[in-house]
Amino acid sequence: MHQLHGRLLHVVLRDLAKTYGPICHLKLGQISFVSVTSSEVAKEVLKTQELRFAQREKIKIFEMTSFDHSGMVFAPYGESWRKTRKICVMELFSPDRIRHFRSLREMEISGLVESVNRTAGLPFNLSKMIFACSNSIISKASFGSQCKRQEELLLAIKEQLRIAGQVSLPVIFPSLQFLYHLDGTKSKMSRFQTLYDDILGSIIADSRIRAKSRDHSSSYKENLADVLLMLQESPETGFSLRDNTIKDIILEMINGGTDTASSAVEWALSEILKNPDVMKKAQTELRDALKGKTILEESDLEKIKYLKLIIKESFRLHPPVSVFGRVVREDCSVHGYDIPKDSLIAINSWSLGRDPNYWENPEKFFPERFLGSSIDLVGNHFEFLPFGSGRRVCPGAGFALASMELMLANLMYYFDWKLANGLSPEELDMAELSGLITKRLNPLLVVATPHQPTA
Ligand code: HEM
Repeated sequence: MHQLHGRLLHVVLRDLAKTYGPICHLKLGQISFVSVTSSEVAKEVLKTQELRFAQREKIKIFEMTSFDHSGMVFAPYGESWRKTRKICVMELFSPDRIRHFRSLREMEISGLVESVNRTAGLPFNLSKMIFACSNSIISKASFGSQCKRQEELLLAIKEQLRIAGQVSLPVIFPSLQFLYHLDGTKSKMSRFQTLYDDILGSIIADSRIRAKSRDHSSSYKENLADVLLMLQESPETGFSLRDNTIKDIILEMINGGTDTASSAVEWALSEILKNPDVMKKAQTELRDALKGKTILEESDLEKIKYLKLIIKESFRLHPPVSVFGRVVREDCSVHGYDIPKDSLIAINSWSLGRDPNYWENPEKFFPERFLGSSIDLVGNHFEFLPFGSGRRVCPGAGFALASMELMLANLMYYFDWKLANGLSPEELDMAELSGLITKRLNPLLVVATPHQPTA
């Protein structure tokens, strides 16, 4: 426990693995905790014995604001999880739905370009702008633009994510839950739940009014809230979608998509700024291929290859979810070690991506390493797991990647970049902030110079 104090979990677990091996059992307070740091053990957990590990740990801080204890992220593996996941995969994350949100992404990202233009060559906080743009895309896809208190909602969600990422006493001693009452966490979460209830309640009410005013034969599916309300009315849905279930699902989508997607863009830009040759190559490819275009559209990116390699390489060094957790559903044995039921299994995606056993010169940012490689982003290679793997793999990967590519392409195409305050690329710090999502500790402060597209 003392080793965790003030240190990053993924680094502590990687260091322990150097002494104790790729599977390591720790007793963290009352929790049986198993750390996994090799691709062979990860494959056994996520593929060979997948069903035994297809459950996620419940996080008390999220349970406190749940309306129905429904949803997908923390649902036990079973029928209810399967049905909710099927709805989300079909209605929010299918290739068709991802295409449907194309104009939303293009609009929000052109707003980002305008904001950068307005900085007029002065230093500014790029991290803040990326977070605002990314969060706007995910919240508008979830419930449209009718939310008047969006800022308040996102602040509460960010604070909740921050608290949920802390390894505090009641986390490792579940019998000490009363500490949440004493330190004010419980009352803070109650306030957040009231806020979520007000905001999501009025989003659902508005969406219902808009649905009533439309022709009944039309299937209007502008955003996730519209879709869920339509399914609520449909006899074919096959399970009960109460308003509270809908609130839980929407909240989970915003939780899952807030911070993850934006920190992925932030890390990729940090590496681009730190590696001027990579920036030059990315800009040359974009500017040559899209010669003279004044408005970038998503379809333009089909021919762009190098940016995709940059994205993969950035996920290798900086997976936003550095460590993801599963819970074992029955006593079993992995890699020759007995693991008791209910143990928490932590897969260290960060250390896998930097392991010299799998990667040559692992600390070097070298996008070309993925050229011609079959290694994908969705968990078929167990040394590279930015979105997890198997039945519980991140369903939002396609959605996040579409925004990420378009955002990076726009920023590289329209602007030349340097670090603020005369900092050289080598001086840019890459320190990480500990939490559920691994973000930059310090914001990216930059100066942008507009580049005129020439035909
Ligand atoms: C760069 C962006 C993202 C990263 C790196 C990321 C990463 C992850 C990881 C590592 C997991 C655990 C997978 C496993 O256990 O195998 C996960 C699960 C999940 N993610 Fe993402 N995610 C991202 C974006 C999103 C977005 C945009 C959404 C929703 C809009 C989302 C929704 C979810 C949900 C609902 C789950 C739980 C799935 C389940 O348990 O069935 N994620 N994500």
